[in-house]
Amino acid sequence: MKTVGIVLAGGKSTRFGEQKSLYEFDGRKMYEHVHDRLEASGLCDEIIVSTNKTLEPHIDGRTIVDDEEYEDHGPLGGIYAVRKSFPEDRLLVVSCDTPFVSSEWLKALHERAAAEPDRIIISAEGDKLHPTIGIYQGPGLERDLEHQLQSKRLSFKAFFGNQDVSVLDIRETGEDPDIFRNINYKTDIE
Ligand SMILES: Nc1nc2c(ncn2[C@@H]2O[C@H](COP(=O)(O)OP(=O)(O)OP(=O)(O)O)[C@@H](O)[C@H]2O)c(=O)[nH]1
Repeated sequence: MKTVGIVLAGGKSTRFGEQKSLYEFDGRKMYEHVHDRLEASGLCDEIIVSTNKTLEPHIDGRTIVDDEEYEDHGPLGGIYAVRKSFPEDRLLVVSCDTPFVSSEWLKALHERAAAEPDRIIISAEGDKLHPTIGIYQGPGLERDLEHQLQSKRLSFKAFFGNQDVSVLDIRETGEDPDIFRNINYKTDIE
């Protein structure tokens, strides 16, 4: 089974005020930072940037999947778009707005996913879930995502209601929770 890295880089960036996936800091665009992290982990056979028609022309030199079938359906729509091309594989998902995630953490998720191949594995810090740093896998995933998107209940919470999900809590490891830092507003960059 292959592991396919996914950089989630679509959406509206309403809170950020401009397309955050294209926002540059420390010399790299946000989606590039996450792409680099996935590459550095050494876990991915392929890495795909999941984005939309508007952003696609601004993403350089990467394999891109466009979420046109369920555009603006949020991160679940972005994962579904890639699942259609990789129906059998393990999808290692990281959103472009969590650019500090570490290789060690990605490896820990991957290890858990290998031990529990029919379950979705997501990150957490105590009660706070980070579903856009996780592994999506299992035989029913494509079908279940499509049902969820059709139902228009687009939150991860609603989706997880019908799924077998395992949570990897950073508090039970030696990792620093700062690796989950999430950029939603311009002030988060500071
Ligand atoms: N491919 C794809 N990615 C998405 C979509 N919506 C959100 N994302 C990505 O999923 C991650 C989490 O997105 P959010 O911060 O919840 O949503 P957002 O639209 O980016 O921002 P807000 O409008 O401020 O909520 C980010 O990395 C987004 O780039 C979508 O419809 N398609």
